[in-house]
Order: sequence, then structure tokens, then C-alpha cells
Amino acid sequence: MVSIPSQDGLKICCIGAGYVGGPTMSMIALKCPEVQVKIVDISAARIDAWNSDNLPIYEPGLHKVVTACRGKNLFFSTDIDEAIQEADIIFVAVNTPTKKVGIGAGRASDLTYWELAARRIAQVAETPKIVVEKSTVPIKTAEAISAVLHGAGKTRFDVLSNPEFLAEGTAITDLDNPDRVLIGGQLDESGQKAMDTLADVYAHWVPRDRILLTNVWSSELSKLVANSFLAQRVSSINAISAVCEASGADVDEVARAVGMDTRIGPKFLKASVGFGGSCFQKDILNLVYLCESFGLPEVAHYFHQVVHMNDYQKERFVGRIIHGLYNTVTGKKIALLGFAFKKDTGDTRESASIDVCRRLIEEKAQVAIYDPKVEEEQVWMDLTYACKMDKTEVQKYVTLCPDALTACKDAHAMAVATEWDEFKELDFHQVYDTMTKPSFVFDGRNILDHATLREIGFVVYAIGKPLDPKLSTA
Ligand SMILES: NC(=O)C1=CN([C@@H]2O[C@H](COP(=O)(O)OP(=O)(O)OC[C@H]3O[C@@H](n4cnc5c(N)ncnc54)[C@H](O)[C@@H]3O)[C@@H](O)[C@H]2O)C=CC1
Ligand SMILES: O=C(O)[C@H]1O[C@H](OP(=O)(O)OP(=O)(O)OC[C@H]2O[C@@H](n3ccc(=O)[nH]c3=O)[C@H](O)[C@@H]2O)[C@H](O)[C@@H](O)[C@@H]1O
Repeated sequence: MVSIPSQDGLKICCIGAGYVGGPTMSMIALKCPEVQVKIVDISAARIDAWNSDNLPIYEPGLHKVVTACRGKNLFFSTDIDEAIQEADIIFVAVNTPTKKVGIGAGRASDLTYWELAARRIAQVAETPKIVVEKSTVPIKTAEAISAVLHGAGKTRFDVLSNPEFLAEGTAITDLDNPDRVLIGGQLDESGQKAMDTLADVYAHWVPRDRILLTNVWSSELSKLVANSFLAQRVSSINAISAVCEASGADVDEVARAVGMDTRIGPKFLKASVGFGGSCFQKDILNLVYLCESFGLPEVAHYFHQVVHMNDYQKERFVGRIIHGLYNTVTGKKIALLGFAFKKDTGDTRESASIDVCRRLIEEKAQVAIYDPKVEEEQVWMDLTYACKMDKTEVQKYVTLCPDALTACKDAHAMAVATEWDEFKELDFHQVYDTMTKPSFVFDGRNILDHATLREIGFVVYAIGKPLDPKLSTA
């Protein structure tokens, strides 16, 4: 058994109580009972929710971890200055969205929140701190942050990069058993000491050989590369799904055969309506922007294609619905099952459902949405933004339903956009009886039993599967 140096009295603070800050810090608190962990945020509503029974994010297993530590060595607060002053290690897990305006708009990372957090730290810190980049940031951000921190000239800061690799919906198991923990730092004595201190925190539960120490730039770049490679796999199999439909091959069979090659591996080869989530597109675009800035247009173009392919896949899915419904969906009711970007999360950021819904609204369809976890207000926010309409206008086309059966009642078609397990358990005989005839199913996740659906009487389209002869494609 490897011994871990005692970290009794160590104080950790995390700025940003979101999808990353909340779960990662809760796991540290759980695994390191002698360490005090304080998570702070500018949003009082978010902090109130973390202090309540109704946590601000849905993540399987999270509630149990939070309630085991909260009030003991895990605290949520809006007192950012106090938390900074007390802490030995300050994680920064604020949002780093794609820039909407200015130089690099639509591609580069918007580091406004990061810089504000860094300036706050520089202003109030009085004793040396280890500042950890937890947010995903462009390469060389640590250098800029270090300049901001040291600008105040009050104390010493060691800036580390420690990107997070958790996936939503499986955050707790990912954190409990990570493939690796990556820590990048300056390779001088102080930087090495800071890296060792952080490594000792993780060593409470992560085997040492899975804690990788490297230089800052490699660490920052590795995070963008990991997400770009993952997204690239999804776009690759989605591209092949179009070839399968054109040729009569079955994408799941192809993925199985290809994935059994141990050099390729079986994960992330599930064809879908398109990837979503707050990070894949943002991080690829960030990599594209960096490549352009480094004068590497061919590399930029190569990775940009991953995003283009994703847009193509979403549009292809909508096209199948429109052509399948005899070239018009105007006034037709479409049940959209799932609004989250994947199952087991209530997160809708960049969800394929948003684009599918926007396109159906443009075609003047009546869309009935059901998702087991997404908050109603979130759907309205997403759709008003995506469609550039006000809520009343969106509501002329969209209704939100309490369950899948209600969404499907009188619908011409059902479109599955999120792979929630409960959609597999629906009583499809009952669903069929309530739908307009002919009744269509568009399975954007390939989770349903298509043969049984066809036996019941549905006309079925599934991503990358041989086309149903009854499906109109003209
Ligand atoms: N969502 C995910 O699954 C993953 C996200 N990441 C990265 O982690 C970072 C955070 O992502 P999320 O947690 O999803 O974002 P989020 O939007 O859920 O949370 C960010 C939080 O930071 C707070 N905040 C912003 N500026 C602040 C400031 N100056 N002081 C105090 N609080 C401030 C916001 O109020 C918000 O609650 C991003 O860079 C993202 O790319 C990395 C791995 C996984
Ligand atoms: O930086 C981040 O934010 C995180 O991004 C992803 O995690 P996440 O977006 O939460 O979820 P994924 O499981 O990666 O799924 C992303 C999207 O791809 C889709 N997907 C995934 C896998 C697949 O085979 N097919 C497919 O369509 C999912 O449905 C989802 O829409 C990465 O998996 C995490 O390692 C990373 O930390």
C-alpha cells in the first residue's frame, strides 16, 4: 500500500459551482476527509441549490456524495474573497464558452470569466497559492493567468493545469475511477512541489501510475485533443451511417466489426443524430482557432470537418423526417422524445434536439417535446435563442408534455433524439393506437426494437440502417 502524506489542515477552494466544480470538489471532499473543500460561485441561486435537497444539476450518485460531506468538510458559499484568502489550493472551474463577438468570434474561447476570477484572486490573496486551471482553456492560458496573478505583486502563485475528463451522466463513476488524472506545471522546484501537493490530493483514491505529471502546455493541449478525438470518432461513425443507408449496410454491425480491432476499440462508435454537449463543439472550434493562429490552415480544416459532419448529420435526420412525411411537415404533429444532449443528464447545451426542433419549427411543424429531466424553462430559453423568436411565438409551434405517451398522441411521427432508457420501455402498441396513420418512428439513437415496431405497423427510419421500403426518400 502506497502511503499518502497527511494533508491535515489543507484548504481547497473552487471558483465555479457548475457541472465540473460541483461534482469534482464533492468527490475530493469525500475521498479526503481531512481536507476542507469550499465551492464558491457568483450565482447565489446556484449556491442556494447546492445547499438544498434540490441540487442544481442532475447527475446519478451525486446527491449521495454531497450529502455525505456537506457541512462536514464540504461547503458551498458566495463569499468568494474569504474562500480565496483561506485556501492553499484554488481550483478555477468557471465557464469558458465560445466567443460570440470580437476577434475569434464563433471559434476562440471566451476567457472573460477566467480572467475575472484570476483578477479577484490577485486582489485578495495574501499568502502563496496554488492556482489550478480546471476549466478547459486554450494552450498558453496558464502563462497569461500567471501574468495577471503576479501583476498585483502581493504574493507567489504556482499555476497548474489539471483538465477534467468526466462525462455528464457518468460524472461520479468517472471521478471515482478516472482513466487518468493529468497535472501540468512549471518544471522548476516550486512548480514541482505544487504538482506533488495536488497529486497527493488525488492519490487518496487514484493509483499513482494513473496520475500523470507533465508540463503546462502539454496538459492544456491534451484536453482539447482528447475531446477533438472523441468527437471525431462520433463524426466518423455518423459519416459511415450515411454510407450504410446508401448501400444497405448496418452501421451497428460495421461499428461492432471495426471496434473489435483492439487498435480501434469499441467505445464512441455509436451512430446518432449528432453529438451535443457544452464542450465537443466548443473545444474543437478552439483547436481550429489555435491552428489558424499558428498558421496551420490544413490542420484547422481537418478538425473543422468534424463539426461540419455533425451539422450535416443533424440536417440529414431532419431531412429524413420531412421526406418521410411526404415532403411536408407543415401543421403535422411530431413527438420529439428527449431534449437533453445525452441520457442521464438534464443538460441541454448544444443538444442535437435544439437544432432538430428549430428546423421543424422552420418547416412549421407542431412539435410535442418530452424529456424526463430537462426543466421546462430551459426548453423555452433554448428554443427562443435558437429560433430567434419570443416565447409566445415559439409556443405556437411547440408544446411540452408530461410523458412520452402524451407527446405521441395524434402525432404523425415520433423522433427519438436522446437515448433515455425509458423510451425503450414504452408500450408501443398503445403508442401506435394513439398516433395518426401511417405512423412513423425516426430513431435518432438506434435504441428501439425496429423489427417489433414494423410488426406493429410503424414505418421506421433508424440511423445507418437499411431503409424501410415504406419510407419515402424522394
Ligand atoms: N460540463 C462538463 O461536463 C465539463 C466541462 N469542462 C470544462 O469545465 C469548465 C466549466 O464547465 P461547466 O462546469 O460545465 O460550466 P457551468 O456553466 O456549469 O459552471 C460554471 C460556473 O462558474 C460560475 N462563474 C463564472 N464566473 C465566475 C466568477 N468570476 N466567480 C465565481 N463564479 C463564476 C458560473 O456562475 C457557473 O455557475 C468549462 O471550461 C468546460 O469546458 C470540462 C470537463 C467536463
Ligand atoms: O470536456 C467535456 O465537457 C467532456 O466532454 C465529453 O463528455 P460529455 O460531453 O459530457 O458526454 P459524452 O459521453 O462524451 O457525449 C457527448 C455527445 O456525443 C454523443 N455520442 C457519444 C458517443 C457515441 O458513441 N455517440 C454519440 O453520439 C452523446 O450522445 C453526446 O451528445 C467527454 O466524453 C469528456 O471526457 C469530457 O470531459
